Amino acid sequence: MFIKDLLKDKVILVTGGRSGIGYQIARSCLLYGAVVYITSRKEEKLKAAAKKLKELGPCYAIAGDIRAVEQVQNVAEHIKALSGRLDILVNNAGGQFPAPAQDISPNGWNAVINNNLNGTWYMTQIMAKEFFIPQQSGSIINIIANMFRGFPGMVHTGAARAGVDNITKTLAVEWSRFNIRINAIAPGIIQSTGLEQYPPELLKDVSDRIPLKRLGTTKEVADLAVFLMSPMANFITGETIYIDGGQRLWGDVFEF
Ligand SMILES: CCCCCCCCCCC/C=C/C(=O)SCCNC(=O)CCNC(=O)[C@H](O)C(C)(C)COP(=O)(O)OP(=O)(O)OC[C@H]1O[C@@H](n2cnc3c(N)ncnc32)[C@H](O)[C@@H]1OP(=O)(O)O
Ligand SMILES: NC(=O)C1=CN([C@@H]2O[C@H](COP(=O)(O)OP(=O)(O)OC[C@H]3O[C@@H](n4cnc5c(N)ncnc54)[C@H](OP(=O)(O)O)[C@@H]3O)[C@@H](O)[C@H]2O)C=CC1
Repeated sequence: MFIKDLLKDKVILVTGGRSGIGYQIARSCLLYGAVVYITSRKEEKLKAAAKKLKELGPCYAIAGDIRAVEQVQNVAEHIKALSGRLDILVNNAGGQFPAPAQDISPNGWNAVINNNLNGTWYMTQIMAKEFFIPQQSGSIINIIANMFRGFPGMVHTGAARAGVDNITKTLAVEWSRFNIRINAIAPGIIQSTGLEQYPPELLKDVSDRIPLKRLGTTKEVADLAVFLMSPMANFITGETIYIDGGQRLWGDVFEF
């Protein structure tokens, strides 16, 4: 799709890189010549993913929870010791659960906000301070979600992802002085491991209600991420690109 050495020797961190969209992004980065770090909480699964990815190029696993500042700092220290720099951060780790808004407990709300807003923020600020600001260069890609018309059924993640959307715009301006670009990708419904967490009845016939009549693929999201991190997107910053087959614009995907 792109030229072979598009990301040659770029050092890239993909959070949640052991599965689904994150794994595919890590895979694509390796295929285009990058050195890739993946991080997530479940160490055994993370190591197994890195072992498979290593067949394509240099890939390292560092376990950590994006919600724990000291664990994020530890990820930064490992990358510094091994590579001495970081060029690109992909904030992909995240997750939530479907629930009517009135039923979400304070703990449930906080768990989702911590995972998707606070965790993304800790990662972003720490990697910027450790690498991008001193290097005077960097690119950040935030994987959020389609919350164009709110996120009925998952108000907590809608709020968290809207927060990251706004962080993306704000930092594109504040950190332009450090030559840092920051963009977001808002996937609609993507056929990935993440979807296995949702009850099948919720997803039944969902394709019929998406204008392009299908779910997206992890490869399609990864191609967009590669484009945004590459020199082809050097003049793009503060942007959120929806990749949703038109879902944000038409119809009701889920019923209440
Ligand atoms: C009717 C319309 C519905 C619309 C829904 C559309 C569905 C399809 C849309 C697809 C688009 C998005 C897809 C994806 O994002 S795929 C990626 C999915 N992957 C995940 O979501 C990962 C799994 N999720 C999580 O890890 C968790 O959700 C969470 C982030 C919350 C985990 O955090 P933590 O480990 O800290 O959680 P705890 O177990 O300690 O629980 C903390 C409190 O949260 C409550 N909780 C957790 N899970 C659920 C649940 N499934 N239902 C209700 N409540 C939940 C839990 O009870 C705790 O609160 P309490 O102490 O008060 O009990
Ligand atoms: N698939 C879809 O339709 C859509 C997905 N998204 C978002 O895209 C991203 C990837 O989703 P997808 O690949 O489908 O789902 P997955 O559930 O396969 O991937 C989520 C990844 O994030 C990691 N992760 C979750 N929480 C944490 C944490 N606190 N610290 C570190 N790592 C964490 C998980 O690994 P581990 O368990 O080892 O920590 C896992 O590798 C998520 O943010 C998701 O919400 C958005 C819209 C639609």
